[in-house]
Amino acid sequence: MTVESAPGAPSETRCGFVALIGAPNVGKSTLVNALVGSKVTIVSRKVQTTRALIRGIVIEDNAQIILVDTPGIFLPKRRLDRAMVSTAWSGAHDADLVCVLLDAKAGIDEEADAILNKLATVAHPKILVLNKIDLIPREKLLALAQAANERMKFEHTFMISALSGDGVADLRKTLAKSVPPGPFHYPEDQMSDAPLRHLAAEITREKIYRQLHQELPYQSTVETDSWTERKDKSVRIEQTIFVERESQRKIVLGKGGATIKSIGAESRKEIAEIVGVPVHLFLFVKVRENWGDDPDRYREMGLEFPKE
Ligand SMILES: Nc1nc2c(ncn2[C@@H]2O[C@H](COP(=O)(O)OP(=O)(O)OP(=O)(O)O)[C@@H](O)[C@H]2O)c(=O)[nH]1
Repeated sequence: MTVESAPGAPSETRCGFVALIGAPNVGKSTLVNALVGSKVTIVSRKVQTTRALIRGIVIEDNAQIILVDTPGIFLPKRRLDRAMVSTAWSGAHDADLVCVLLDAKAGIDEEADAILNKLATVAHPKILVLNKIDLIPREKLLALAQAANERMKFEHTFMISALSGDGVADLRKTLAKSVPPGPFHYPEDQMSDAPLRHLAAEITREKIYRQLHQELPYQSTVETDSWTERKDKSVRIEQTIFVERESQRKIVLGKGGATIKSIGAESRKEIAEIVGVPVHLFLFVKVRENWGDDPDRYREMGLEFPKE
C-alpha cells in the first residue's frame, strides 16, 4: 500500500454541500467571493434574485466545498414565494453543513431572530459566522457570539470580515475539514461553469414563469445542456425546456414562435449581464409527461413541493 492510498492520507478527498443561511444583505455574496477567491462565481447585485442553489465551488486541502445559496429569507406571500422560502430551508436540510451568517452590526434583529428560531429545526452541524466585524467594537462582538450560542449548538463560531478577508482563510480550512470524505462532485474542469449553468437554467425558468404563469403554473423545468465558450469570448448556451403536455409545448412556443423568442431574448440579456460577455442562447422545448404533480420533480427543479 502506498502512503497516498492509506485512509486519512492527504490524498483522500472530501466533498460536501455547505448551505449559507442569512438575512438579505448579511454579506453572503461577498463571503462566497472571498471563499472562492479568484475562481468564477456568481455575484448578483439585486436583492433576492438568487435562485441558483450553487453559488460557488471551493477547493481547499483535497476538499471540494460546494457553497449552496438560499433564496432570500423573507415573509412569503405568493405561492411561488412560499415554495422559494421552503426551498431555502430544504437547502439547509439537504446540506452536509449549515453556515449561519449574522450581520455583526445588526446583531440579532427581527430577521435574524426568525432565522435562528427556524434553524432549531435543522439537525445538521451548524457553524456560526459573524460577518462585518470591521464595523463594531470587540466587546459587542463577544456578547453577540455568546447570545447566539445560547440559542443553539454551533460547532464553531467565526468572526470575520468578508469584505476585508479577515478570518476567511480559517473558515475555509474548517469547512474543508468538516465536509464528509468522498469523491469530488464536480470535475475540476467543469467547476467554473457549474454554478453558471445552473443559474442560466433558473433565469430562463423565471422568464417562462413571468410570461406564462397563468397558463403554465409550475409545469415546466429547464436544463442547460451545453455551455461552450467561443474564441471571440462569447458563450453559446443550449437549454431544454421540459413541459408536461403537447398543448403546453404550443403555449411556450407561442404563435409563430413568438413566445419562446421573447423568453429567449429576456433570458439571454440577463445571462449576458451576469457572465459579462455576449451570449448566444438556444432554447428547445420538449414534452416530458406526467410529472407536474410529482414531488420528486419539484425537487429536481430545486423547489419544495408546496403543502396546501
Ligand atoms: N463593512 C463590511 N461590509 C460588508 C462586509 N461583507 C459584506 N459587506 C457589505 O454588505 C452589503 C451586502 O453584501 P452582499 O454580499 O451583497 O449581501 P448578501 O447577503 O449576498 O445579500 P442578498 O443577495 O441580498 O442576500 C454590501 O454592500 C457589502 O459590501 C464586511 O465584512 N464588512
